[in-house]
Amino acid sequence: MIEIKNVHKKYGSLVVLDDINLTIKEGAVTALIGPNGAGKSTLLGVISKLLEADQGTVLLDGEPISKVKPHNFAKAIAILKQTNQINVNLTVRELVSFGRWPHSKGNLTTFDEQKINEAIQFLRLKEVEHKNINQLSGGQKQRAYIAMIVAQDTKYVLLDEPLNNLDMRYSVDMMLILQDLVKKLNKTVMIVLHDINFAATFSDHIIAMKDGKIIKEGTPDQIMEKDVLDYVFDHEFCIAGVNGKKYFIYYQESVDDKL
Ligand SMILES: Nc1ncnc2c1ncn2[C@@H]1O[C@H](COP(=O)(O)OP(=O)(O)OP(=O)(O)O)[C@@H](O)[C@H]1O
Repeated sequence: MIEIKNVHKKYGSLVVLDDINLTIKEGAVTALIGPNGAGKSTLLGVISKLLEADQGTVLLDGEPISKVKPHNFAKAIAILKQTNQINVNLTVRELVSFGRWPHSKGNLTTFDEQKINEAIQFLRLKEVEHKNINQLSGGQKQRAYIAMIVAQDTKYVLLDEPLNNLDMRYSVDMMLILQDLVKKLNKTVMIVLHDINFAATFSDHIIAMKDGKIIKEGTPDQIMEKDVLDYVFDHEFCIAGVNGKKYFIYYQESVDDKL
């Protein structure tokens, strides 16, 4: 279990995380939503030990993460940030093999190879496994990086904006794969999403952040409320229901409406 207790973080005088208290829902896809600068990436950074909180603790199965040994931590929590995705001259299979590093330390066993194969299959990359990742489409490349994380075989998978640069079809595909990670491989997924309708459609739980605070968390139905979204995004939302689910629709008042 991951518990976040009284976490604060500042950059200079800017408060970026303001008394965050949270228990990550196990066996679920949790979406973190909120405007630019709300603190979403910083929160993922603190949970994954890429960043240190100024105050407060993150507990992994009851133990402060600062005390968890790096090799144990890397077997429990994996994070994929946009900035991880530098252009490297590797085949898909070589990239995915890196995910086994915390387990294999570079000496891949038969079991590691099996996990690499499973990750490649799971992300549907078999036909491109020997291709250089720079020759892949954006969507395939994104899947290759996620396959690396899947090969790491951690219980917790944290993803910072994995739908960036993906078209609608690849985005839906990616979200279905993340749902499968939960359903078929028993993972817990936490994902920063900018598209609220994707969060509403594909996540089990949504956390809405603004100005370093958690404004509200709950089911998509509880978060897709006009008053919640209007406040979080400082924008007038229009919420519509389709097949029993709530979605938001972009709309802009015309000048005539205002007169
Ligand atoms: N290394 C840093 N130094 C100073 N300020 C930073 C640093 N990293 C982030 N910030 C600031 O902290 C705030 C929160 O940033 P963060 O990236 O966590 O927000 P976010 O919700 O993920 O935003 P976005 O949706 O734009 O990715 C922003 O105001 C950002 O400018």
